[in-house]
Amino acid sequence: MSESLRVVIVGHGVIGSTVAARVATGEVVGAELVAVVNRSPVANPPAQQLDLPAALKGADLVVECAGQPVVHEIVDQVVSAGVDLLVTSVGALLDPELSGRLPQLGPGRVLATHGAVGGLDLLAAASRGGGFESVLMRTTKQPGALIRQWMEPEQIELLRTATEPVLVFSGTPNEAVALFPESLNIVAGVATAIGSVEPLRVELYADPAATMSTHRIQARAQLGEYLFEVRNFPSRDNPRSSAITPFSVLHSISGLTQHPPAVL
Ligand SMILES: NC(=O)C1=CN([C@@H]2O[C@H](COP(=O)(O)OP(=O)(O)OC[C@H]3O[C@@H](n4cnc5c(N)ncnc54)[C@H](O)[C@@H]3O)[C@@H](O)[C@H]2O)C=CC1
Ligand SMILES: O=C([O-])CC(=O)C(=O)O
Repeated sequence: MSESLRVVIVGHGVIGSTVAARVATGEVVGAELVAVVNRSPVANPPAQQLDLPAALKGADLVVECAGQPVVHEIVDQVVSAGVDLLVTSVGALLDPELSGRLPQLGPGRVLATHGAVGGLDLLAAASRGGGFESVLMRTTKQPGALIRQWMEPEQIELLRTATEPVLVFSGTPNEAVALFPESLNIVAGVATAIGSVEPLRVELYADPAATMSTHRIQARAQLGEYLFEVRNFPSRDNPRSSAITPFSVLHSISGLTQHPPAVL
């Protein structure tokens, strides 16, 4: 690896453009932006816009900010080139085909950002110390951010006209990330931290009064009980995503430099 971490951002949308701009201006000590990769041309990119094969030649780290399907598209190409892949669309890592292959992939590493939630360090520690009896993750967002094409017209109408909180989904982590690929990647972050999908159940609520996106993680472990409630403002440009997310990705990049944050 060269002295500074050479970063390529894949996906120059709401999250990727903020991450790219801030890495380009040197905000992450020890990291430099060498290229952006995007499906369509980027006006005034903060570094050269390349296709992925060209970008990989000068990269130490690829940061995916493009959606779950793109993780599947690029993961083999990136890690087989010896480049690490930091995933924002973490839900892709729960896909049965990919999750089964993850331990064999390399020599580059597949890493996940904590994204719009926190507390994963403590959950990972509790997982080492005996594991979990149960983990319930309850997310609440604005109804408009949760409408999906696969929904029945009646469900869409219910979301459009709701006057009080509505339970939109209750189920397993795998179902959650497949049905809400742009809203519940955080579930995969929690599953990765606790090392299993088994104890984890997910509930998703639409609340017309919600001005913030709430993620509540309630875990009962052998070593203790943990309750984290995160209340994020939604991104102005994409109300599905929390505005904190690009800054979480920047924090994750920072942890991979030779000048990582002091709290481990
Ligand atoms: N882990 C977490 O907490 C969170 C994760 N996310 C994930 O981040 C993803 C990105 O979110 P946004 O930036 O808000 O979406 P966005 O729609 O604004 O940006 C996506 C960008 O990816 C580009 N893109 C699509 N396919 C591509 C391809 N094959 N190659 C290169 N570029 C491609 C698009 O042109 C677009 O510029 C979401 O889809 C979601 O999966 C979002 C919020 C929180
Ligand atoms: O930003 C959030 O609140 C969570 C999110 O969209 C995701 O995990 O995909």
